Amino acid sequence: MGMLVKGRWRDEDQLHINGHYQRPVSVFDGEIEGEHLKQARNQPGRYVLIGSASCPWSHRCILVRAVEGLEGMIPIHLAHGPRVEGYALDGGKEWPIPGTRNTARHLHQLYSLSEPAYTGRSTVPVLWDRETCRIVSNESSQIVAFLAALGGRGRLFPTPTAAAQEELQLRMHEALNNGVYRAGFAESQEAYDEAVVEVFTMMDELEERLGDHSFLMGKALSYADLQLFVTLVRFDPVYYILHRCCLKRLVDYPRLWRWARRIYQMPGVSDTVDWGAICRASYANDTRHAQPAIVPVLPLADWWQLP
Ligand SMILES: N[C@@H](CCC(=O)N[C@@H](CS)C(=O)NCC(=O)O)C(=O)O
Repeated sequence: MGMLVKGRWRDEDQLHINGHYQRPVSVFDGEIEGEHLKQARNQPGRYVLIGSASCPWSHRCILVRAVEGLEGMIPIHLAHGPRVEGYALDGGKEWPIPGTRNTARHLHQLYSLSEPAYTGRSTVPVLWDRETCRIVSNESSQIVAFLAALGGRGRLFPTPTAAAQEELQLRMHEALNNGVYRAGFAESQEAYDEAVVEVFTMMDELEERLGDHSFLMGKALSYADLQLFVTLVRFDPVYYILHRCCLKRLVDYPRLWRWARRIYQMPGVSDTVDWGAICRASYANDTRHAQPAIVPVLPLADWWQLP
């Protein structure tokens, strides 16, 4: 994949320690200051969400934007195209950088524009400020918190269950959302074994949990549901096959499968799921899996079947 070292692109990767995959840490990862919320309300269109339709961390932000109805306030750009120097912004073409007269081909150029001596990976999602021409954040959890606060309804993070929700989100993130990558990108049997056990232990726990809950935190949708959804929607087409998370499929878990369809059928949600982009990115664009760029057929699953 490659990364920036002191603002210059290098093709080498530094993603494994003893065979264990390490997800890149975000550098622009601080809490997004309240001042930005004020500006976002006063100047709709000032902050641009740059994501990728294939990336689950971007998908978290895209879903919160949709559920909170922020389309008029936060424009979105979906980076796409073959990854020559990491993510291409617009299929390899020059893309006009919001707020400047300049253009860029690669996502990493936005990073070095923000921080000329930037060292690190250039990841999506990114929240871009067109006034200061800088990345405000490249950490999905911070962008999600910002978007949810902008929505202002507190619906996705209800106060009474905030601590329990955060605890569940953290565990799901480690074991499942990131667990499927630790399994899929493992470079040793031991690293794979460890990750895949965590993935299915968490799937089993969530299946149980949905026995007496309609949603993960009870009767209403919360952000914990959206965080889980982005992984489960990719589970059978990508993680089951490509990442070797093949003990069971999503459709083998009756409650999780029913719950996933319920979320998919909520207004605005299915529009955020781009099956083609998800499969192309995983099977054809991501060169980490040594295999020919052949995109398999989607598994038979009727996501519109009533839950
Ligand atoms: N901490 C980041 C992680 C995001 C992330 O890992 N994004 C992946 C795409 S799914 C990426 O951009 N990878 C590019 C790379 O590793 O160079 C977040 O949650 O926002």
